[in-house]
Amino acid sequence: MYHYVFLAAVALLAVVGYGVKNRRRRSAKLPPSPPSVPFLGHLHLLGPLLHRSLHELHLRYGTDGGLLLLQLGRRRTLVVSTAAAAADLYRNHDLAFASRPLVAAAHKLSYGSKNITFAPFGEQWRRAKKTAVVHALSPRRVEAFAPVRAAEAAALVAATRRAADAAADGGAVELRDLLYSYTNAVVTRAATGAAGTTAEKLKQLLGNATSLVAGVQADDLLPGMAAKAVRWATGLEKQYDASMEEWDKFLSPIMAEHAEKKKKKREDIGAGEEDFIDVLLRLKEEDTELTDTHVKSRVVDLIAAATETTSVTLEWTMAELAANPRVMAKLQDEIARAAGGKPAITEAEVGGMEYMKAVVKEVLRLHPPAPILVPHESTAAAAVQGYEIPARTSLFVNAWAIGRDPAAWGSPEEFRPERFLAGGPAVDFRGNDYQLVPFGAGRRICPGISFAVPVLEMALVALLHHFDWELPAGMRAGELDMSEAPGLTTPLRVPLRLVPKRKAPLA
Ligand code: HEM
Repeated sequence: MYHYVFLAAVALLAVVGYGVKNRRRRSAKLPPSPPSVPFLGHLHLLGPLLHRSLHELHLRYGTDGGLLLLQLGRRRTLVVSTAAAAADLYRNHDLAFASRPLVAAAHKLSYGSKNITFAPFGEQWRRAKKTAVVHALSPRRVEAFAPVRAAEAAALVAATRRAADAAADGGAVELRDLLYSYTNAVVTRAATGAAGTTAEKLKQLLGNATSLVAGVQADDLLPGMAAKAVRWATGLEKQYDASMEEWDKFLSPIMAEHAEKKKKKREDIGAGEEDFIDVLLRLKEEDTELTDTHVKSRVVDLIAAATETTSVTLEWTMAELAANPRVMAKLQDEIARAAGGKPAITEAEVGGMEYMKAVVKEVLRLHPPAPILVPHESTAAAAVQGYEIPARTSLFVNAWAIGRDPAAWGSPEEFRPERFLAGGPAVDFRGNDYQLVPFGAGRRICPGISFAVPVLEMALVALLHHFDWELPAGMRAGELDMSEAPGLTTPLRVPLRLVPKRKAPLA
């Protein structure tokens, strides 16, 4: 009972505070905004697929300048929905918007924001990101993981064959688990050196963390102490602690093994053999401010940021290919030409496949796995597209809506990889072309692009080189369910089932 009285008092304060803030806001030229209600602001206007709700609100209220200002509980939030607005934001105001809003769940589950993804903008984030870019995810290290990718792509093909042989339903195989196991194996081998045995445990750990971070949080609605009281009363704080204990149990023996290995081998570990933990432990020796907690936090960060984004993208790619047999045939043709009858294709050959690269771009345009990126927060006032945006405003960049912006893309809803080959200036997703931002852009851009791309490409090429893919019996291409499920990443709502047919000479 006490909690309810306390909550009601806090809610009242929040409403009064909100009204005062609203009155103050009216003097500046703010972006358009739908009508709001007290306390919730615009939260009640959002459905489970946030990127779609935000797109609908943009079409209804925010087409002028591509910006919308929402009040999501306590958080004033700027939504960017067009390529032109994204260009202004990233070119002129990236620094102002380079921080992250503090969300208790994310803070707690990242060992106090000691990772890269949830760290506020500042020296600690800068150093952590530099370490990732220069050491853990450098081109040299990505190159050194090539044998891991090749071995795991071969394992994916073998697992697909086994699944097809065991399948009853006309040979239809559910791809989701196969693809997750593949990306999980590549990422954990790169991060921890552990081969293959951790997939189930990690899936469970990541699943727990995701369910705790997703959705509206108490601190979206209530100020610090009141939000904490709600988390405590609802048992959430305990769940955070339990989740962190589980992560610790998982990571501590792996860390201890690495420290032992390091002691034995000292300087003998070559760059090719170093996983992310080796790299971070080596850097820890040189940097007294780096603790074991930092190392754990960053390893979890890299694994969490890499695994589901990559496997969700692979599932969407297979779905779009199955729904577009013309594109599937054209891509298989390119792969067959590059293979020249050989059973295995090298990464160098994969790297030269232009149509395949266009397919991946087209998938990421239509299905960015993190459709509104990761929320940013501004640390200074900024004038974006002629509107005044106060400091401490959260930011959602709707990469999903930007990929469908009719001012930037012809026939935006059509799956047509050729749009990336059509002779004009090449559009890429590395942060310079603001109409295609599945990895973000600017200071907070994903540091894992060069790691993710060959992981995606190797699996895709292997699956299309070794199998022809058919829809389950009786289904036509137009009947595939392409709807999305909500979450931190946005997978297909219904897991994709396809029939893999072994290609004769290679099987
Ligand atoms: C298809 C695969 C991937 C996609 C689509 C993707 C997308 C993203 C997006 C949208 C962000 C947020 C950008 C922003 O805040 O503006 C991000 C951040 C991040 N990603 Fe990725 N990512 C992928 C793979 C990876 C991989 C493989 C790694 C590491 C091995 C990685 C590590 C990170 C990290 C550490 C951040 C935080 C960066 C920061 O806050 O400064 N990601 N990624």
